[in-house]
Amino acid sequence: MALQPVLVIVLCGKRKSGKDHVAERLKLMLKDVLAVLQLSKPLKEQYAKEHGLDAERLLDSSSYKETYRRDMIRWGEERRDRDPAHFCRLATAEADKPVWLVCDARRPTDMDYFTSHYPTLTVKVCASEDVRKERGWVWTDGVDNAPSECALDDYSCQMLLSNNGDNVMLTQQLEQICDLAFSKLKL
Ligand SMILES: Nc1ncnc2c1ncn2[C@@H]1O[C@H](COP(=O)(O)OP(=O)(O)OP(=O)(O)O)[C@@H](O)[C@H]1O
Ligand SMILES: C[C@@](O)(CCOP(=O)(O)O)CC(=O)O
Repeated sequence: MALQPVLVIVLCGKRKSGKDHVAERLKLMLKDVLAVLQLSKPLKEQYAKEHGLDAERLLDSSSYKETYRRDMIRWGEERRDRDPAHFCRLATAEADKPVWLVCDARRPTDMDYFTSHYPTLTVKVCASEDVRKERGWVWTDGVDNAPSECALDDYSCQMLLSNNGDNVMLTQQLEQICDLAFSKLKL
């Protein structure tokens, strides 16, 4: 049974904007109070099971997952159409820390789930196309123009986090998030 969180930090952002990097940095700063959760984890596990694939390899950052990305997106869309909260519930079921970081929100229904159930800070991780390209992003039809990449384009997050390579600026923004988390923990 999951512990009721004092704060859920929900990250969204384009591919290679740096969501995982931000999550790793926050994990170092918030240490034992933070549970890092991925909505794509139960999605990939279930997809792998139904399709006879290796879930671990879908979860790492190798090119293996890219082979299946388009079909995983389609498969995930079908599931979410039937039950928009399905992967949100699964991803948080075992969370046992007081602060949660959901590092891959992709749709307004993901945001709605967390903002309606918990105290939430929604954060859009932003990086320019040039910077994302330097990090290996290549525009892909069926991926970069699909809802899983674009559905939150017009969604207003509470914080826009700039991650264009300026480490001092990134650290300041991460400290703001940590300050909020620590203030909630003290209440
Ligand atoms: N501020 C940063 N400083 C140094 N490296 C960074 C920074 N932000 C991102 N990176 C690097 O850029 C690459 C892409 O970042 P990351 O995997 O965090 O993006 P993402 O948004 O999670 O991508 P995807 O949605 O495709 O999984 C990684 O190799 C990561 O280490
Ligand atoms: C299938 C999907 O979960 C892949 C996410 O992969 P990743 O976060 O880029 O490792 C995207 C989606 O939810 O539509």
